[in-house]
Amino acid sequence: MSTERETSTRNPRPFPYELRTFPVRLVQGKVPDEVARWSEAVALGFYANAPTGAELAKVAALEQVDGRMATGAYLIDAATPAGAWGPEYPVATYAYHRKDLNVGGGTLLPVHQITAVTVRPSHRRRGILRAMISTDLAQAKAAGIPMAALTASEAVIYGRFGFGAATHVCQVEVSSRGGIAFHSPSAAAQGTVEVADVQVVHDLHNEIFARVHAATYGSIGRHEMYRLVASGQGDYSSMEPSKNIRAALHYDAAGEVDGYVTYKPDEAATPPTVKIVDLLAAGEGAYLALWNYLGSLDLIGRVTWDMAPEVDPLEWAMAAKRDYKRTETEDHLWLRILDVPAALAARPYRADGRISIHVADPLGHASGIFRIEVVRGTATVTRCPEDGSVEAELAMGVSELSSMYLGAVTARTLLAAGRLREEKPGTADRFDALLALPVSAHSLTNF
Ligand SMILES: CC(=O)SCCNC(=O)CCNC(=O)[C@H](O)C(C)(C)COP(=O)(O)OP(=O)(O)OC[C@H]1O[C@@H](n2cnc3c(N)ncnc32)[C@H](O)[C@@H]1OP(=O)(O)O
Repeated sequence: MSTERETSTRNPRPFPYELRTFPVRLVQGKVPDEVARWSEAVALGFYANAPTGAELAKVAALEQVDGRMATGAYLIDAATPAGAWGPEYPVATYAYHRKDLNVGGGTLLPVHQITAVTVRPSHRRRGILRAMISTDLAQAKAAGIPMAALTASEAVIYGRFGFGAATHVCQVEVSSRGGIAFHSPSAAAQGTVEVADVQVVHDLHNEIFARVHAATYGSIGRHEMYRLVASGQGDYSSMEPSKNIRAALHYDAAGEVDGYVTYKPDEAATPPTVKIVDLLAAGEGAYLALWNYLGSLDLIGRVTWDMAPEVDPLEWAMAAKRDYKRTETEDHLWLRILDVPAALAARPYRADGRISIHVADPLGHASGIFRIEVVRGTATVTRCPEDGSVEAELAMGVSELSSMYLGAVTARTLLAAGRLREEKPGTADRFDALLALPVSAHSLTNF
């Protein structure tokens, strides 16, 4: 059980690596060699094309705006065989930038976003990831950041470092031949939708995302590259604009753009299908109106999206509910509380109450007994002495607390799963009553 988890014993084999951290940026208009080699190592790890020359300079300039910091693990005192990448190439990569997370009640919590984690196949399982993430989380904690986040390539890697799955996204297929019939046609026809150049989406992206982010529980900040990805102007492996992405904008009653969808044909699919690249709806009515537009695409029988929320108003707006098919639900945002009092005090509560919890953290940052007292929806969270004077009523790991933070799972479910322990009967339900919010968290950001 995770509350009994211990820091694993480090492999006694020598660790012939040095971790070096540097900003991703241009120096006198050029990409520094260490950034170029680091990017090539990232591309190796993700089986992607490595951007070079002007493309790499564009990526670095965008990441400079994000304040992205890169870490590489470099071989020290070890020769590399002739012909192989030399020690100036990192054998492992890691990066972070800092944005914020919408934790409800209009609060945006600073968050440390981890990405670009790769370890060269020939250096795997020697503790490099453990060294990089332990060092980095300790530095983020020391810098006063209360929460770390990532999106995981595999679900088995990050729990041991205190991360827990905190939001999910769904892949959906919506049958659209003949249009989507809505229970309330007027609800799906608010404002107007019109076709636009994708460049307009590129230019408006940050403004519209800021509105969506501020209004969406569970939303995490987007990095600068996103406006290019959303508008088909480039991504990490190519800055070549895509020719087959189309855009439609939603205008509110005052004629202001308050949402957009970008989409492209999925050429291999039958029936003829378009795939949503990005959909942001900031204004009331924009979401259904954009789906109404997608449903009206002639010659198209299906629309797919791989970032749909778990609770999707579209499913309930459609007259033929079964024309909305959820084909996959996957964990998306993984959170890792670094500072329990700061994180728990930041989010809103709908019920008042008091509870004491014990949190176990394999890396120590969130360990302890904490008393949570909620009065009129605001929590005061106090670290308690661990001298036996305060008895915790519920014991859990930081991974479990991080999964409950935005409501991805309840304490009752984790109790049934053997992942938390009631020291006092009925406390799991009391904790759930305290944490419950009427909305489901959803993040529209891949990073
Ligand atoms: C946030 C992101 O960027 S997600 C993308 C992650 N990157 C990838 O998936 C790219 C391909 N994979 C890799 O590069 C590597 O295999 C990594 C990064 C996943 C792991 O790196 P390594 O240096 O081999 O991990 P390390 O040796 O530090 O292992 C740390 C622990 O995680 C475990 N672990 C690491 N990878 C895996 C895995 N894929 N499955 C199960 N356990 C794993 C190890 O067993 C070890 O456990 P322990 O310390 O509790 O005994």
